[in-house]
Amino acid sequence: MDLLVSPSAEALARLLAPVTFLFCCVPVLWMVVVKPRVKSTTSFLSEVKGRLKTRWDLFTYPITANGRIRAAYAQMNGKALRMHSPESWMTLVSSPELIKDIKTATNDQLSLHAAAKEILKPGYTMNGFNWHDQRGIEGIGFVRTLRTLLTNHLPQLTPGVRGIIDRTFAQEVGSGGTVNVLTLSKKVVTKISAYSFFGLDYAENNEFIDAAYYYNEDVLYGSELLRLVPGFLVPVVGAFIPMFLKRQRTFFYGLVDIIEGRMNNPDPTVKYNDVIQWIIDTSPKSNPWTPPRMAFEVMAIWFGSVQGLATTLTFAIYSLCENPEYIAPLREEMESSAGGEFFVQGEGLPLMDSFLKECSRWTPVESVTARRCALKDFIFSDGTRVAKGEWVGIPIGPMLRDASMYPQPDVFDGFRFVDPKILRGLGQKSTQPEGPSKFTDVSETWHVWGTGKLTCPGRFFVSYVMKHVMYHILDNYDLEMDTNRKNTVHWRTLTLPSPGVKAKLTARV
Ligand code: HEM
Repeated sequence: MDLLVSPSAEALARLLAPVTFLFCCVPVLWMVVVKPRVKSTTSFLSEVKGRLKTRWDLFTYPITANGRIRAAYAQMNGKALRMHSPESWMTLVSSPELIKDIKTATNDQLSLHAAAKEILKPGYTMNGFNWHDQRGIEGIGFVRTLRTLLTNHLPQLTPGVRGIIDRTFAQEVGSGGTVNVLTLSKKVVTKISAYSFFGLDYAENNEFIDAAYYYNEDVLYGSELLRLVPGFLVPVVGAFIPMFLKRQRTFFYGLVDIIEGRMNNPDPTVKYNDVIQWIIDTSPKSNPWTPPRMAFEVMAIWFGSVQGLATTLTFAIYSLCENPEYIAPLREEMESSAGGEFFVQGEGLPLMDSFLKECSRWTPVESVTARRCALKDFIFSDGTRVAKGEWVGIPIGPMLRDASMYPQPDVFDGFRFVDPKILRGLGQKSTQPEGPSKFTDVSETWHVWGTGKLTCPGRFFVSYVMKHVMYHILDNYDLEMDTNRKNTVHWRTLTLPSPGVKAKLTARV
């Protein structure tokens, strides 16, 4: 019996030797190497728990970010607060003093471009376009293009814009029906933007418009995909993304064609007044850009333009459906002399202006603005330190619902920004402590357009387009929501229209 057992016991002992060794060594290693680093088992466990919680928070961030920004703001009381986001730690600030620090920071301290690059990953999602981290290195001709040249040109665009709106609504809504509001807004905004960017010929060119329309979405989906895959896989997955960007290439080469055509064969009898021409005209003279570089510049502006405007317009249409008591006074204003003045000057309609501003307060697309990446260590005036590579931001979403800035913040008050003298008490539930203001104003309490020297140069175009589309709707249709569910969803720090939300438009008799 023994003889039979002995060899297998020996084999077993040989097998168990390494295991026994490990069993003996692990506690020794634990005592020598690990234990001195962790004060006690409890603190070790709480460290592990903390790390797991951070991982979980980052994993759920896309759907919890909005609520977490709100919760953070509720704790801030004017102080800075550092929170984790998937891209980086982010220090949120809301007091005028700390916001001023962001405003006065130099371009080599805090960078919007570096933060945008991290989010959009343009090297993979935008045909390899990799802009500089520091704003202004290649000039800021786009600011003059949009803020001055486009804004001044708006009144001349009016007949063309009205034609586009008429045709788009005739095709999509006709004499009435149920429509997906986001789809409708995107169509009309893309066409109006194409008209002001490239001229009327291109606004009617279906292949080009289609490519321009989907280019934005392709960038967003591509960058979202890259944010979901683990960091080490980004270059691998990123290398495949360009294969799916056919529409982006159509848009890019279409733009290069237009630019080359205008630069190589200038026609002295034709004067172009559109964004693409102003980008050509304001591009750096000392180190001239190639047509593809100019095309990238146009694509970058186009990207910032269409998506935000279409979404904001969608929310304004929802708000009009949900607050029908504003329809009559808005129509009354349109039928007054203010309506005619708006058509001539491209701005005005103070009641509509305030209504649109309230829609933006009610449903802001972004809940964090002035997002910047620190290009070097940055110290706020209260001593809060932001390490190089970390981000800062302003929690604009919850600030727009703060009673200290907006009386009765949870009441939709479409005329809260109007001068009471114009309104003569009509339907105004509250007035703003700082006095009347315009949709396009930038102020201490209104950071929707950014802050300091970096504000949205396209905001006058936004106001103009939204007013024209709302004018058309109010003039031609009665409207109500067709979908009896929540209109919006939160994704990361964005608020977006829920898929499939529809409104019923009925032609006015
Ligand atoms: C409702 C729609 C829009 C909103 C809410 C919006 C908001 C903003 C904000 C907040 C910034 C500053 C970014 C920051 O500081 O983090 C900005 C910058 C910018 N926006 Fe807009 N924007 C809108 C539409 C547009 C449109 C239609 C255009 C073009 C026609 C445009 C062009 C730009 C450009 C070029 C910048 C960069 C400015 C610079 O670097 O100086 N935006 N926008």
